Amino acid sequence: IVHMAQEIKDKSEKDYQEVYNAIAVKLREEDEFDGYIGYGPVLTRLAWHSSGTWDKNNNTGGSFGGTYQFQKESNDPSNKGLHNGAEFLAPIHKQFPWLSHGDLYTLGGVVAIQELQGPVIPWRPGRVDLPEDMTPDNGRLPDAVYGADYVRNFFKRLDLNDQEVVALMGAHCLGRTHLQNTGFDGPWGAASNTFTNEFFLNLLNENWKLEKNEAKNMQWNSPKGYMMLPTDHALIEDDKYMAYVKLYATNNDKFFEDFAKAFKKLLEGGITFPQSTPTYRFETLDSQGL
Ligand code: HEM
Ligand SMILES: CCN(CC)c1nc(N)c2ccccc2n1
Repeated sequence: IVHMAQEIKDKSEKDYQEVYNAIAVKLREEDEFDGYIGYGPVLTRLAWHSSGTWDKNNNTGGSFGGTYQFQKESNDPSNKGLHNGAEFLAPIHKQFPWLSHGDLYTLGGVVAIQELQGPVIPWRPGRVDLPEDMTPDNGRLPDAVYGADYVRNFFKRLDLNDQEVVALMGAHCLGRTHLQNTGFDGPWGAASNTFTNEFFLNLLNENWKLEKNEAKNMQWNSPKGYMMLPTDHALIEDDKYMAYVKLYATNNDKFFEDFAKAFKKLLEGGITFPQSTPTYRFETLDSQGL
């Protein structure tokens, strides 16, 4: 299967910046969601989950077709809680009906990262909605209970290497786990809605203890109230991953640079873009003085 992005001839950078700004203003205004964490983290996870169904071996799934809009995908147990992100974006789709669902879900993640003071994520439009029968089966997203070998093997399907995997996992600086969504809990106290390299600093500096949580799942907890999923902790159990954890803990610019590249690659997996498709680097609200 080839997913050729369509050339959007009648929309300019200004049109897409207008969509960016509509999402960003709504994000700024609706700050009370999830105990004042806001919608940034769940929008980031929605962009990742709508892209993370891709299988490079047969080019099925991925962000192109916007199939998260169909219940077969949105009801995947792996997607519990993400309806909050989809409901947040629904009015944006009404306001800009010319934007495909695939472009909407991925753009939501770009706005979230940039408005939470993360790096600029270059983004290309042209995803085309596919019919419901093209929705990938459930079970393509990763479980949190396994170790480094599982993580490495899982991300091979998405064509992502060790460095890209560690950079991407840095997005766990945002938001939190919710017991009723995934059976994991925490961090306790202030979850974060600012994009930083804190995840890597915590991995290296905290005193981790493996404990069974209230849902009978094992997770790593620290006396300061932080937590790590088993797949998070795996990054300091494996020498190759550990090297990148140390790099990103000590070099925030490098983390931002590598995250931006890897997140773009994740959001574009399986898509062939025409040479004429522009790459947009959006301005944040702050940089526009808005
Ligand atoms: C081995 C790979 C991964 C596993 C097993 C995993 C697992 C999880 C789990 C269990 C949660 C808690 C969800 C909830 O309870 O509401 C979560 C949240 C989150 N994940 Fe991941 N994740 C992975 C990779 C990623 C990647 C690659 C990104 C983005 C680049 C990402 C971004 C997020 C964000 C932003 C949240 C917070 C969502 C919120 O606060 O509602 N994760 N992840
Ligand atoms: C870096 C500590 N935080 C946020 C304050 C954190 N840590 C995590 N390990 C984590 C894992 C999945 C989802 C969100 C997460 N958030």
